[in-house]
Amino acid sequence: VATPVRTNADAPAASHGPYARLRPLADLSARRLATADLVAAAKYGTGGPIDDPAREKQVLDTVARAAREAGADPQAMVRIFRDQIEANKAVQRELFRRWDADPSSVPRERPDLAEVREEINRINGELVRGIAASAAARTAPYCGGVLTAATAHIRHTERLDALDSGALARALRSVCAA
Ligand SMILES: O=C(O)C(=O)C[C@]1(C(=O)O)C=C[C@@H](O)C=C1
Repeated sequence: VATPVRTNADAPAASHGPYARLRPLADLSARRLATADLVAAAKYGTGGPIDDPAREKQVLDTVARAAREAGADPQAMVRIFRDQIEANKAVQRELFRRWDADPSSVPRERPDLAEVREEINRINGELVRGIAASAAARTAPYCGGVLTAATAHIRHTERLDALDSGALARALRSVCAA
């Protein structure tokens, strides 16, 4: 008698397991990080600073409020988003440096910063939900290992370069609670 093939669909636990809980946080962080190229291109040559403390406060206030509404820890939420912002700025700074050094590499199109921020807002909302839904996985001892595996997978499938790989690790630094 043939043994039926087991697929993930047969295993209800799979959709709630640690990898399934943590992988979206890495995916969303990579998506958020990809906006850094657009933000940098929107600002470069305009005199607009990479650091925008008012916008950062708005982002952090919004995610703290959303955390409270979702019954999640607002402090942990803010900590994770501070890292997301730091990672974004690290990419922007490096791109500015490269564009200063080689003006022929400056993007020809200047994206609309307000539109890029709308995209960032959407990702922030998804990230808040993912973070709120992953409290158990984030506080478990296996969190770091699982997150590293998820990150390695993304690095490979998305062919992230050294800049983006390093920034992704930076973005995820506080995801696993001590
Ligand atoms: O919105 C911007 O201006 C960004 O550069 C993005 C971002 C963020 O990661 O959310 C990063 C740095 C700024 O200080 C504010 C916000």
